[in-house]
Amino acid sequence: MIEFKEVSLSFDNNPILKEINLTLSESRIGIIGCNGGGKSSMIRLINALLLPTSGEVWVDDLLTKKNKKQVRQQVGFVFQNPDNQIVMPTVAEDFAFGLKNQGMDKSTRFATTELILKRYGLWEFRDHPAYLLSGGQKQLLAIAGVIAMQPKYIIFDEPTTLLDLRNKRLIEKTIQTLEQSAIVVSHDLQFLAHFDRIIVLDEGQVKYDGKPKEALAFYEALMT
Ligand SMILES: Nc1ncnc2c1ncn2[C@@H]1O[C@H](COP(=O)(O)OP(=O)(O)OP(=O)(O)O)[C@@H](O)[C@H]1O
Repeated sequence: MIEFKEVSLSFDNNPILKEINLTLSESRIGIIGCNGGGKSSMIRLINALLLPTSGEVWVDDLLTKKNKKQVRQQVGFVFQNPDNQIVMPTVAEDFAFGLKNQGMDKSTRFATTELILKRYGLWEFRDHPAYLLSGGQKQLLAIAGVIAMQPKYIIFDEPTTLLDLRNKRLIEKTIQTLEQSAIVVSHDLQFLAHFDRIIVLDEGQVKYDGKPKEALAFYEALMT
């Protein structure tokens, strides 16, 4: 369970999030809202990429400001821009980087790399420089790498914006069938329509929090 307790966040005294109180326990939670409304900032608080200016963020019994490392083991993060996530020269090395850090032995690592890169259509590119992949392929690589590390929660920041329709469907299906709880920032109303809960964030505040049908109608009205 993830909890926001009276969480506020400011950059240079500029309030971005204002006294957010949330308990997140559903399996699929979508976050939607206007550009600049604070969505990316909010999800970055969950894996301690950002810390609150005031208030507390908890991941189970871990307080983010005191347990950054453990929190990041529990919470995987897929960035909007996959270039932020490429750390190794080749596709296979980049994929296996997190597994190596987790201490997985070489033969299991090789087997896992083959299995998952094949699943995502990336196996034929295993020895290619990761930075030369297309935007969509980089996004697939980033998502595959985080999923392979099996964190308890996975946060996705607009995961399908760079993808063509086939890959978009692949990623949407992957997110829908994850064992882990997923929190997804997206502007794709159709995708979020199947989620358990939608939070509408605007001007740093939760403006609606509920089932997709009502939340998405609220969001559409907010945008007109
Ligand atoms: N590191 C930072 N320093 C200063 N201001 C920041 C920083 N990060 C975000 N902001 C500001 O915080 C506000 C909220 O940004 P955020 O990225 O959280 O919004 P968002 O809802 O995810 O937007 P979008 O839908 O456009 O991605 C914006 O005005 C942004 O300029």
